[in-house]
Amino acid sequence: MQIVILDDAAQVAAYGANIFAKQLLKKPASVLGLATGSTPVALYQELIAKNKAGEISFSQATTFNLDEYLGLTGEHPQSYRYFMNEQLFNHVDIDKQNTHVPPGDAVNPLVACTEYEQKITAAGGVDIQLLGIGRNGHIGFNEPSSGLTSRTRVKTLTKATIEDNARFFAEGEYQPHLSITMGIGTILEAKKVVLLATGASKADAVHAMVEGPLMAKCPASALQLHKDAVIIIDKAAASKLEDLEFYQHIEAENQKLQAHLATL
Ligand SMILES: N[C@@H]1[C@@H](O)[C@H](O)[C@@H](COP(=O)(O)O)O[C@@H]1O
Repeated sequence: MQIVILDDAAQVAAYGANIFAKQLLKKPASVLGLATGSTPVALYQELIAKNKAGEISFSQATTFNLDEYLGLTGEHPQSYRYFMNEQLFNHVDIDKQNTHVPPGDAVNPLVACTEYEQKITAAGGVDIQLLGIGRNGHIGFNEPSSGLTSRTRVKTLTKATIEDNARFFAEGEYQPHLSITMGIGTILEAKKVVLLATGASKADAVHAMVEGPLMAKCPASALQLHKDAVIIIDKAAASKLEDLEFYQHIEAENQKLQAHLATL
């Protein structure tokens, strides 16, 4: 794991956006794995600005989102399809036909899960996967107890996740308790993963992910198995890490190495 600790959420978004921008420059037809939640919004704003400035293009890109609420159509304002349209797709030069979000309104969700996996494979696999993290360590909607090699499937949300996401729903509005989510095994197959976490409410989950044992109780700990996982966090989210100074030291050395390699 590469652990990048920055001052605040704005720096986290900018650092993450630069990784995605570099990927698009290197491979314009990249397959991007995308995420929802409040954390990636600032990163999407950075990408929109870069696209409007002509620095990057999404015209050849394909995207796959991690998850969707089961029971919501893409027109529902709380659906993740709607979120992605509003937060990114409507503002960049992407062909919406090339954007994929699991279908929350699938007649047969089990078939839809298999088809989603097939589409990812047919696209050549995800080049770079963006992730947030839930307070309970979930990634996508892979809640604690998720199989560490799981594939795209229907998952029941925990009470904690339902409560955390209740802020997006109006009082009395139907809030789904089920989701379709890429599995942990699906996520681990992305060639690179970039996880963002900001704020003190994520500090316990970040600690468990980075320094805890590999365990289904903290699904994000599975990223310890990934050969190219970048964890970008602000100081508040890093506040419970035991080896904080060591990670900062490694990153400083890493920056020096990158600067040297750039001169070769
Ligand atoms: N399914 C999403 C996750 O992909 C996201 O990482 C998490 C954290 O969201 P936030 O960034 O708003 O804390 O929320 C939801 O549960």
